[in-house]
Amino acid sequence: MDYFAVEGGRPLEGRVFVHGAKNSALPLLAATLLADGESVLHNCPDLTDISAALGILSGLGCRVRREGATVMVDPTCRRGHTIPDELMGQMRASVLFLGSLLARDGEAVACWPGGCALGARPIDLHIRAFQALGAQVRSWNGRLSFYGPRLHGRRLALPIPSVGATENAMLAACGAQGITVIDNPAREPEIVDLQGFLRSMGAQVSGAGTGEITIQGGCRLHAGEYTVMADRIVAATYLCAVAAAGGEGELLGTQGEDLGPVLAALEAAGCETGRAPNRLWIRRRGPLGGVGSLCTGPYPAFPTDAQPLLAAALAGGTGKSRITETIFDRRFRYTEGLCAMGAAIQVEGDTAYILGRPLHGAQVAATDLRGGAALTVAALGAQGPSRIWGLDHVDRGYEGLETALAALGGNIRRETGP
Ligand SMILES: CC(=O)N[C@H]1[C@@H](OP(=O)(O)OP(=O)(O)OC[C@H]2O[C@@H](n3ccc(=O)[nH]c3=O)[C@H](O)[C@@H]2O)O[C@H](CO)[C@@H](O)[C@@H]1O
Ligand SMILES: C=C(OP(=O)(O)O)C(=O)O
Repeated sequence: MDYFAVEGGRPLEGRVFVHGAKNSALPLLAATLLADGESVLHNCPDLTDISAALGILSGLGCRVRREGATVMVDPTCRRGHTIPDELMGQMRASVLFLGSLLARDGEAVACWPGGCALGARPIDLHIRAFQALGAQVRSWNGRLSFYGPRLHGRRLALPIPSVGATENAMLAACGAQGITVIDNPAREPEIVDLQGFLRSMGAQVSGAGTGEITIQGGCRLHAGEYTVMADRIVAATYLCAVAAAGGEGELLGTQGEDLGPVLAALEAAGCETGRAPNRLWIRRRGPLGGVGSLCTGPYPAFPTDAQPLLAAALAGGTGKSRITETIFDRRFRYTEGLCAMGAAIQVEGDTAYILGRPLHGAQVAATDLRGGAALTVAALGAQGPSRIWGLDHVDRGYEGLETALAALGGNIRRETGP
């Protein structure tokens, strides 16, 4: 089993490239099923979640190739519409292949999706969207089957702006005759990326990033070519690492246009940040303070995925912070690991009260993706050696996190232990 060996407590200085976004690449890979011909995705990160997505596509008979950060998918010879349980259970975004299969073949079968254990993660809104477009749903023995050979467009209102349900509704609507309008969709930048890729395939989609998305479905889609956006949560991870350890870091491949609330919080805590085209930097020379009160929420509010990262930096600072998590009901599990490093964090319901104080190194284990990254961020700011276990979680969403943090000046290595 691998772990990160981190020797923390000294300032960072360095420069790092921010790879493509997992949460954009995954829906885009699902969308490749809609094309006639080979689609090309640039800046596609090499992550275990992406391998699982490519495994789903290969299992469905698609021709899949990778050349560096470019992935090509040709679904011409695809066959079947069942997603293997093992791949379905590996990640949350496997659910997105259902929307594409339904649009393309009018049929899809799978078990329930996996993903980070952040609390209840139902897919009722996905199912309701498919039903509204005319699909029949059957559930038996932990499996779900969808049948909708003649989907038809209509107006759908999401009670909450679910990212995955919005993406699935967009994908399924591409195969539905007529116009689908999604009211109250998620407005995350990854939704705008999905719209961009679908348009490159000839789909008529508009409104992503606003309160209403319109899809004119039923047209044949050709192969598309698109560059996946930079990963804003990976960028937030690097920024928080510098905030935790102090020093100065430069991020390339992004200018943080999607990171407003994260940058604002880091500045409130005493960091300086700056942007230039395709470049973002952060500097912390003095102590890291607190942020007062902060609340996660759907975009454009503070992203839940960056919540553990910011908390990890603040825990080793000198100020008081109160962070309320509004998206997932069990997203503070990582705080146990921070407390093992000496953090003073009290979790009461949906709120974590953080009293910043110096942290010390410890042996800790990741319980989920961002939780694992958060422990690594804290370890860089903590005095002495740490070991972070549970890297299978981290590898789902970071391409060589240890290499990137070492490029930023961190003393971190991946080692193999018993
Ligand atoms: C692969 C991917 O892109 N994952 C991201 C996506 O997850 P995901 O798409 O799962 O997140 P959602 O936006 O759907 O979930 C938001 C909230 O809606 C609830 N809900 C969702 C669907 C549903 O059918 N019923 C329901 O009640 C969830 O339990 C949660 O409380 O958006 C989350 C919120 O920004 C991020 O943390 C995840 O990193
Ligand atoms: C929660 C996350 O991923 P997933 O939805 O795939 O579990 C994440 O990217 O932080």
